[in-house]
Amino acid sequence: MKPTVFLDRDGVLNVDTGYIGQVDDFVFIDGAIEALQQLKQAGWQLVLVTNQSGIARGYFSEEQFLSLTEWMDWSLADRGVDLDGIYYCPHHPQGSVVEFAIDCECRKPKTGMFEQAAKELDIDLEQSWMIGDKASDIIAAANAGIAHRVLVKSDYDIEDKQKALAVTEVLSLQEAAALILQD
Ligand SMILES: O=P(O)(O)OC[C@@H](O)[C@H]1O[C@@H](OP(=O)(O)O)[C@@H](O)[C@@H](O)[C@@H]1O
Ligand SMILES: [Mg+2]
Ligand SMILES: [Zn+2]
Repeated sequence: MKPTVFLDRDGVLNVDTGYIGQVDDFVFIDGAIEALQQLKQAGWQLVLVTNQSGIARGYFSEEQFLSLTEWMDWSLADRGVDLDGIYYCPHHPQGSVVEFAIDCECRKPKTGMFEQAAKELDIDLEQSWMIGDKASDIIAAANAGIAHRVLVKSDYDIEDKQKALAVTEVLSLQEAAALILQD
């Protein structure tokens, strides 16, 4: 079983300006790619888990999301970062696109994406880390049995009780990677 670093996308890898569905709006956060390079070089498996309710809300299509994802994946691979898995939730219970307007099991804080990844990629969840910027990231990881949970500071409101589920709060993915590498 492999220990893994689970990564949230918006607000951790790229600037979260809200429901990003195209390449023109996708901006990598300074230092994020370098942080992934360090983790990869140290042998960590990297898996992205992202809520993309913009699909259910009709802000962008699943095809648009997939083409942005392909671009992102190649941009990272070009810099020596091969992601080992990308999992996304296109759903939202109040979505306007009927096909995706469901109360699913994969939207964080639910654990569906983590469980699917664990099964498909033979992941040791207890030895794994989650890096996210919302309470839902940290709650999902806690419920999935991921021992190490790091909150990246953002403008989102997070209650103290939820913050307490994280081992620590950092300012960036770079800081989170440093923490993981010194563990
Ligand atoms: O951070 P990850 O999981 O990678 O992706 C989050 C995004 O899908 C979007 O999630 C939305 O939340 P709701 O899905 O509307 O609750 C909003 O916060 C958007 O600003 C944000 O871009
Ligand atoms: Mg996020
Ligand atoms: Zn879902």
